[in-house]
Amino acid sequence: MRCFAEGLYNSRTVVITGGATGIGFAMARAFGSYGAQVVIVSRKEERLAAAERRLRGLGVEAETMVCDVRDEAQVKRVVEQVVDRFAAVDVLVNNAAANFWSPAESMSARSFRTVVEVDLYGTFHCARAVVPHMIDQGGGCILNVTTTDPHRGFPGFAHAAAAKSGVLGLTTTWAREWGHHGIRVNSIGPGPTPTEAGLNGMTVGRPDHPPSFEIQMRRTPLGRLATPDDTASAALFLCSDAASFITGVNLSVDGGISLPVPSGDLQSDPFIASPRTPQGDD
Ligand SMILES: CCCCCCCCC/C=C/C(=O)SCCNC(=O)CCNC(=O)[C@H](O)C(C)(C)COP(=O)(O)OP(=O)(O)OC[C@H]1O[C@@H](n2cnc3c(N)ncnc32)[C@H](O)[C@@H]1OP(=O)(O)O
Ligand SMILES: NC(=O)C1=CN([C@@H]2O[C@H](COP(=O)(O)OP(=O)(O)OC[C@H]3O[C@@H](n4cnc5c(N)ncnc54)[C@H](OP(=O)(O)O)[C@@H]3O)[C@@H](O)[C@H]2O)C=CC1
Repeated sequence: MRCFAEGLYNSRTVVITGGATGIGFAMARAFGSYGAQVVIVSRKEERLAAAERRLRGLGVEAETMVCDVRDEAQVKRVVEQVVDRFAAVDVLVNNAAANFWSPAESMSARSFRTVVEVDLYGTFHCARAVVPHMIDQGGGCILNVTTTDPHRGFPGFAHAAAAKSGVLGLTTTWAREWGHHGIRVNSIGPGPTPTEAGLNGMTVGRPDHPPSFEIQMRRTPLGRLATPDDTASAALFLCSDAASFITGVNLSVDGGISLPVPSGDLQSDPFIASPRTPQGDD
């Protein structure tokens, strides 16, 4: 589906963390297909190389850089390289994340820290490194990837819920702090999306009522799951000039799954009931 003007992102440099797989890859392909110079960064060189090949095969101008977003010094180096090479960073998409199911009462501090460091600190490091350049160039756009309605509570995902809620706090605060520099900061909240990582996050290790994407689909008013392209299309809009007066929002791309549910349905919702007891004890 080509909903936007051809060349919408011509001459724009778009940096996407975690852009070699899943939703990040769909965003890289989408921005690139509308003319952006795309730079994808993540830890695993082999994933980056495969993604670069695929993107170039589609005619996208893609570059890759190895970087662990938890490491502030690495992030700074990568941003300097991007600015040296392309003169500007017009759009930063903070998409890299870690997640796995883990009941709160047995979650180790290290597990909690791992997810918070990737999702929350990673977002902080990348924005912190990019923003001085955006200020110098007179503006830019930051898009943080959160999740649909992170304040709602996600049993089994306390680390990700804390991290993504923190990212929402960064989004609104940065929107206020950097607006007068012409920098817009928004976030986007995908609904359950059957990427490989999404499937693992939903299912691996859960002994009780395996929460399937099918359940999520049934609970979604629009009757299907999110696709990576759904989120990519919303990202194209939010980072474009069509959204030039939009800052500080979290746009859910979830087919309505985060809408309040009637109280009678609460016990059968695996994201509301406890993951250990299907009937829920809360
Ligand atoms: C609001 C949002 C709601 C979300 C609710 C919906 C969820 C489903 C939708 C999915 C949303 C997504 O975010 S999908 C995006 C997810 N993508 C990814 O996770 C891909 C990247 N993943 C990774 O890099 C790895 O899996 C990850 C572990 C996270 C990072 O690896 P590291 O090498 O840095 O860390 P490790 O040293 O291996 O592990 C650190 C600690 O974490 C524990 N740990 C690691 N994997 C574990 C696992 N599968 N199950 C239990 N525990 C695990 C280890 O035991 C360690 O604790 P100790 O034993 O105490 O030392
Ligand atoms: N799928 C879903 O159902 C949902 C997803 N989301 C969010 O959407 C985004 C994309 O998720 P999805 O595409 O499903 O998952 P993926 O696992 O495919 O994407 C995560 C990416 O992050 C990269 N990454 C992980 N850790 C680091 C790190 N320390 N430094 C740099 N890069 C890192 C990974 O690459 P590498 O291993 O090479 O580092 C990977 O490419 C995430 O922010 C996720 O939280 C939100 C709600 C639902």
